[in-house]
Amino acid sequence: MTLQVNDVRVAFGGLVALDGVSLTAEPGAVTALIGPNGAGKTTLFNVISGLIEPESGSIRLDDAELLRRSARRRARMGIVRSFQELRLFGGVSVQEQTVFAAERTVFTRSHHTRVRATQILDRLGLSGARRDLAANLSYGQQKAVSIARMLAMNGRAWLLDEQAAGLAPREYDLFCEVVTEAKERGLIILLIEHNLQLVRDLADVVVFLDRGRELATGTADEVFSDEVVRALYFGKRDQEV
Ligand SMILES: Nc1ncnc2c1ncn2[C@@H]1O[C@H](COP(=O)(O)OP(=O)(O)OP(=O)(O)O)[C@@H](O)[C@H]1O
Repeated sequence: MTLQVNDVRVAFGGLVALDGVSLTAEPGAVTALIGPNGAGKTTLFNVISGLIEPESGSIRLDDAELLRRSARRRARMGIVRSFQELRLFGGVSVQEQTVFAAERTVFTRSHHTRVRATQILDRLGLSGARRDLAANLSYGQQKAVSIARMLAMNGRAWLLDEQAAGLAPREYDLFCEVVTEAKERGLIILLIEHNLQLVRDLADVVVFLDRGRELATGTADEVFSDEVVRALYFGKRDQEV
């Protein structure tokens, strides 16, 4: 099972946000998308998850073409994502929204779903906050709820949009552990990250985007030492990572 993005083009009026982007994300691997602001990273997640239809190209999960299927249908096929702005239900308890996430995807309403939600919340250190409303949690806890919802949806591919940003050290370590566990279970993991240390620690493959184009793909070492990437992304700072 692979996720294949092939020659995807998206334009917003005159602005070409994705200009023929292709990439392959393998199961059991973390693929990191990096690039300057406005490179098209979130737009690519929106295309994969079904919030934007591209002008051309294809997105395949194994043999299935995802384009022209609804976002909900894609979620049921196993594409689950987080949002930079999280999009939790602020007025719903942590436990309930984890259960809802499972029910929305797998359409079961069972004791098993509740037990599974409890296990997931334990894993994410949220058991003490089970009955709290998401709106009352700390930022780091809200991010953990967003991951809990993704785990509950039991997907095959995760799209993580800057999930590690703003986490305290313990929350950050837990995030890395949960992503590594998901990778070991054979999930496809795509993540957008500006934290290049995290990219170095977690990513098996790094894809560098700039102004809608894929300019480099390889290991973190390969991409971070690429001359074009250094010139466009690290600039004169010559940042060491
Ligand atoms: N709905 C939209 N309408 C018009 N322009 C858009 C829309 N969404 C994104 N863009 C533009 O498309 C380009 C790519 O944006 P995108 O959010 O995908 O970049 P990004 O790489 O995710 O950036 P960041 O790292 O800042 O999140 C930007 O120039 C952005 O302003």
